[in-house]
Amino acid sequence: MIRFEKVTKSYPGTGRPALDQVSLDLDKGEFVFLVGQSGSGKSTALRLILRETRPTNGRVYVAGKEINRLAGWKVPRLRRQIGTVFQDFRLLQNKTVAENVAFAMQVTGHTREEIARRIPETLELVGLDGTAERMPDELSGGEQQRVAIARAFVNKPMILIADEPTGNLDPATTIGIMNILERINSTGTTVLMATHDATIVDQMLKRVIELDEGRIVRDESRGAYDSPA
Ligand SMILES: Nc1ncnc2c1ncn2[C@@H]1O[C@H](COP(=O)(O)OP(=O)(O)OP(=O)(O)O)[C@@H](O)[C@H]1O
Repeated sequence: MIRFEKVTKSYPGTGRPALDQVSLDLDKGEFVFLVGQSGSGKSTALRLILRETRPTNGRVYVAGKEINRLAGWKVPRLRRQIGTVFQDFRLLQNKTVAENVAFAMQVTGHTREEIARRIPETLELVGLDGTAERMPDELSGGEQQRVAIARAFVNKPMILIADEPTGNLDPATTIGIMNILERINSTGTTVLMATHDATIVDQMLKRVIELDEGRIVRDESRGAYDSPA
C-alpha cells in the first residue's frame, strides 16, 4: 500500500537530510507506529506520502503508483484516498460537528443523500452520536479529535495517517481514540501513526518502525516503544 525505495529528503539550506535512504513497505490493512525522537523525520515521511513535499532521491509509491510522477491534477485524488488526523484537530470552528464531517464529503462530490446517510453512521462509529449539531468549542479535546477522525474516515480512505493524534489528550481519552483507530483499521484501512506515546505503543503491540536522524533503526512486528535492551 505504501512503499519507500531509498528515499532521501534534504530540505534546502539544512545539513543532514531529514530522511536518509529510507526503504519500507506497508501492506494493505496494517497498523504501524512510526516512532523516534523529535526531528528524526516522522512528519517528513508522512508529508511525502501525501505529496506535500517531494523526495530529493528515491521513490515513494502509494497504492502502486509512484506519487512523485503523478500529474499535479491527480494529487487531489490521491489525497482523497488518504485520511489525515493531527495533534491539533484542525476543525472548522464556525461549523457544527455534522458540517465539519459533511465538508469532507462535499468536496469529494457526494450527493446530499449519501452525506445524510453516512454522517450519522460515521459519528456513531467514533462514539459521537447525539453531537451532530454541536460546535467544536463546545466539545472536549477528545471529542474534537473524534470529529477529526470522523472527517478523516467518512470517505472510507485506503490509508489513515495520524500525526501525534493523542499528543494533546489525557491517558483515558487516548485509550478511546486508539480504540477508534483500531476499529477503523479493522475495516481494512491501513493506519500509519507517528507518536511519542510509549504507553500506547507498548499496550497495542503493533508493528513499530523507529527513525533516528532520518534512518530506520528498527522495524519490528508487535514491537514496543523502546528498543529491546
Ligand atoms: N520545511 C522544512 N524546512 C527545513 N527543514 C525542515 C522542514 N521540515 C522539517 N525539517 C527538518 O527535518 C528534520 C526532520 O523533521 P520532522 O518534522 O520530519 O521530524 P519529526 O520526527 O516529525 O519531529 P517531531 O517529533 O518533532 O514532529 C528536522 O531536522 C527538521 O528541522
